[in-house]
Amino acid sequence: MTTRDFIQDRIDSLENRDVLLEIQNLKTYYPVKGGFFKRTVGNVKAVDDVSFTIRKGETLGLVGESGCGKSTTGRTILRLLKPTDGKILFEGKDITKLSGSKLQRARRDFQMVFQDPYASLNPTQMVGDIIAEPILNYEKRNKKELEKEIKALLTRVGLPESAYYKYAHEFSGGQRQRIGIARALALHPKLIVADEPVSALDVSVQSQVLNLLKELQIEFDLTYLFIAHDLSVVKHMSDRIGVMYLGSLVEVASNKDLYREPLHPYTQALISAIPEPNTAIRKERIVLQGDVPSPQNPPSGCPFHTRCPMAMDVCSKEKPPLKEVRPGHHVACVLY
Ligand SMILES: Nc1ncnc2c1ncn2[C@@H]1O[C@H](COP(=O)(O)OP(=O)(O)OP(=O)(O)O)[C@@H](O)[C@H]1O
Repeated sequence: MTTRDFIQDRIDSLENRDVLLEIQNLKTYYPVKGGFFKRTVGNVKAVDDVSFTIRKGETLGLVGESGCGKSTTGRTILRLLKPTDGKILFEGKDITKLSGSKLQRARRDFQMVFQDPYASLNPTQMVGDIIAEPILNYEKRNKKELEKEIKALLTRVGLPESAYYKYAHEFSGGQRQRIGIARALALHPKLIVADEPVSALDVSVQSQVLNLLKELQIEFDLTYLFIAHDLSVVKHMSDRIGVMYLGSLVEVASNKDLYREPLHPYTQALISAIPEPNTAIRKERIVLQGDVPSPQNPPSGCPFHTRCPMAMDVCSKEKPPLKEVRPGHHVACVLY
């Protein structure tokens, strides 16, 4: 089977699968406190009306510049943050307002892989105990059986069984991320939010960790929300990609369509900035003017209009909705 056939096969099989996660009009605002009484004087609109779905077994990449709201989206979906508004449906069930033991039960199915594996691993615990912790939060287990299971998990992520008895500081960055992945897998979750999982690693080990995540996805039928600012990393990993700008999704398309024919001027600018080794197809680089506005005081209308090379009068008046302009290709721009 050629790579192209493999990709087409994957697209066809994913299209027939159920939706695992549906996000409807999600908003997450951080209150800004000020004055002597520390009252709320404003909000950072980190996620401002975002909607998307992810099918079982699929990887949705979320890309955009630093501060556009990617991590806040991921953390809100995992209910590590409380959404300000909107809905999160997991396997059709509304988990937006779950709390206490109901939220704890639901959380079993979704896990996070963090950017900085070292900061997320307890330095005083043995690796075996770090991985056992999420399991023991949910189940009483026989110690010997659990140890066997964790050693099998360590081997599966490419670490020796002896890693069980060591501490996080004894490992390299790539190995620590493998420990973080083993911990995320320990409860056999359905959804993994991977937030910049390789951006702290040396380039030489990035692709090993990315390939491991891909293999594990097929083996354990995992669904990924894959967050990154690096477009080539997202391209390598994702079936579909969502492009975020200032708290909003401006374009969502299949991997192939997004890179072959980006529609939103912001996506076009991002893609034009990717270094292209093949000079024959080098595209003209679109340079954006000015800085990203503050999410505390976003511009009216289209959030991108202040930097858009194609902005028109109407763009400052109305925020264009994300709409499907070609099969499976959604864009929020008045040009379409
Ligand atoms: N705890 C917080 N309190 C107030 N503002 C916050 C908080 N966390 C994030 N923000 C702000 O919310 C906005 C979105 O941040 P977020 O981390 O979600 O973006 P991001 O796209 O993941 O960026 P990065 O890649 O740098 O992590 C930014 O303006 C950020 O400064």
